[in-house]
Amino acid sequence: MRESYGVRLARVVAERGPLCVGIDPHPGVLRAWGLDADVAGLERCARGMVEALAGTVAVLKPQSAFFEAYGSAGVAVLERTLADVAQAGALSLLDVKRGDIGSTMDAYAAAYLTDGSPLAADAVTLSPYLGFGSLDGAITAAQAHGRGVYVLALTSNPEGRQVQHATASDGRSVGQVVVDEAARRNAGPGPGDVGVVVGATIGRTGTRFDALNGSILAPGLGAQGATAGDLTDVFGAALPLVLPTTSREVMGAGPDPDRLRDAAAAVVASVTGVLGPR
Ligand SMILES: O=c1ccn([C@@H]2O[C@H](COP(=O)(O)O)[C@@H](O)[C@H]2O)c(=O)[nH]1
Repeated sequence: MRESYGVRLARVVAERGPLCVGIDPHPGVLRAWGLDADVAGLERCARGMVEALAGTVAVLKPQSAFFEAYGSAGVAVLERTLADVAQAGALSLLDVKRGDIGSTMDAYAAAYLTDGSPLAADAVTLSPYLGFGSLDGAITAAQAHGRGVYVLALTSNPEGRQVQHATASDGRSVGQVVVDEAARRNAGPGPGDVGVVVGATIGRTGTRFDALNGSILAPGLGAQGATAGDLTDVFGAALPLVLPTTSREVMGAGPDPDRLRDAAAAVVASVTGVLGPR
């Protein structure tokens, strides 16, 4: 039986450093790589990212939208990209931000979190805005298969504040409620499998992560303006839980594999200086 996601993540981060690199094959990135913005270009770019980085970077995060944009042929490229990541020793985190009523979530869980499914990843991003409890079936499925989930708590985009920084009926922020619900599912020994997404861009919010016992995926470095130095303000004592993620900052160095690896290594060096060794 596969070890838990929390344990597998801790190991690969200890070996390779705390970084997730996003695979976001924007049409502009494809053109910058000298590729056409079509399915063939998508495949060269996405699988080129895996070939260059999956031997050295802890986690690779394909953004589903950029594959879905090409219809079933694009989804087939996503399937092959996920298979490449699995073969190469990195963990895959599929950024697909799903959230629905429980019975439909079960179908999403079958697609993304179940052994044998062509779209299965080591972890996926989920949205809690149909109620955190609507995700419980997916969390159970993930844990049964040694996989994990990242639940959107305080996202990196400025529009997120309207909902996520609002005050819930008990006085906590909505984002804090999400973090606390994740913490409840992670209670117990060992690192939990329920992570949260908290943008590196959001500044000091007073959110408490002390009970979380799970991974914090932190997007926003690079193209969205956050720097490694911002991580201290946002996460304070929770820095050891943080897994920074960046896409365009690294992809902009492609397509040369050495330059991609150098770009990823530079981000690892800058965030390790703040987060400390794992
Ligand atoms: O709060 C969030 C959640 C997810 N994302 C995703 O991460 C990447 C960011 O790409 P960059 O090029 O590093 O800006 C993208 O896929 C987003 O959908 C996020 O940015 N913020």
